[in-house]
Amino acid sequence: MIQIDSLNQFYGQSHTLWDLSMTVPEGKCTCLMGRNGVGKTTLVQSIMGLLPVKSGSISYKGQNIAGMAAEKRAPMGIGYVPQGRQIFPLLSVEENLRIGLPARRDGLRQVPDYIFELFPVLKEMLHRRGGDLSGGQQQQLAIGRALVTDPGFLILDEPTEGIQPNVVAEIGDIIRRLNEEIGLTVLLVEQKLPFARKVADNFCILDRGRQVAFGEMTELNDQLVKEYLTV
Ligand SMILES: Nc1ncnc2c1ncn2[C@@H]1O[C@H](COP(=O)(O)OP(=O)(O)OP(=O)(O)O)[C@@H](O)[C@H]1O
Repeated sequence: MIQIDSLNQFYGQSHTLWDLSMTVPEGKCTCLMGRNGVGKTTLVQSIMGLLPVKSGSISYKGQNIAGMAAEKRAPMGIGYVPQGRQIFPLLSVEENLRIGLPARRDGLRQVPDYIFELFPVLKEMLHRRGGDLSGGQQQQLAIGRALVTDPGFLILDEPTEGIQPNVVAEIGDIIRRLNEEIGLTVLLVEQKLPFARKVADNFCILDRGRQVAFGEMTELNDQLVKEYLTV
C-alpha cells in the first residue's frame, strides 16, 4: 500500500536516508526498527511531508506523494501520531479530538463513538485540558485524534515511549484490533522488542539511514536483534 523507492534525505549537508526502499503491505502492521539515530523519525516525517526529500518516491495508492504539501496527507487517508504525542495542552480533550474532523472525507462533524469505545478514558475526560492528562492518556488522545481523520494508513512514532506497562498493553491491543477489525494499515516505529513482536506482522530494520533487513516478524532472529537492535 505504501511503496518507498530509493529515498534520499539530507539535513543540510548531512545525508541521512540513503537510497531507502521499503514496502508497507496493506492491512498489516509493519514495525520500523533500529537503534537511536538511525533515521526512523526522519523517514516517517519524510512520508508525512514534514521534511523535504532530495530524491526518490513515496507511492501511496499509486500516487507519488513525495513532493506533496504536508496538509494533503490527512484528506488522502494518512494518519500520524508523532513522537512525543504533541497534543494541544491548553485545549480540552474534545477540542483536541475535533481537530481531526475537517480532514474526514465523509463530512462528519462529530467525533465518532467508536473512538470512545476504543478509549473510554477519553469520554470520561472529555472536558479536561489535554495537558492535565497522564502520559498514557495523552498517548491515547494522540491516537484517538489521528483516528478521527478516518485514516486507511496510520503511522505511530514510538507510541509506548515513557508510558506505564498497563497502558502499553492496551495500546498494543488497540493496534491489533484496528488491523484485524477494520483492516487499517499501520507503520509502527518501536524500539521495545516484546511489544513489536506482539503487535507487528512484519519488520523493517534501519541502520545508519539504510534499510538492512526486512521480513515477517516470525523471521526476526537473534542474530538480527544482536547486530542491529540491542545496545
Ligand atoms: N533537525 C535535524 N537536523 C540535523 N540532523 C538531524 C535532525 N534531526 C535528526 N537529525 C540526525 O539525523 C539522524 C537520524 O535521526 P532520527 O531522529 O531520524 O533517528 P531515529 O532513528 O528516529 O532515532 P530515535 O530512536 O532516537 O528517535 C541522527 O543522526 C540525528 O542526529
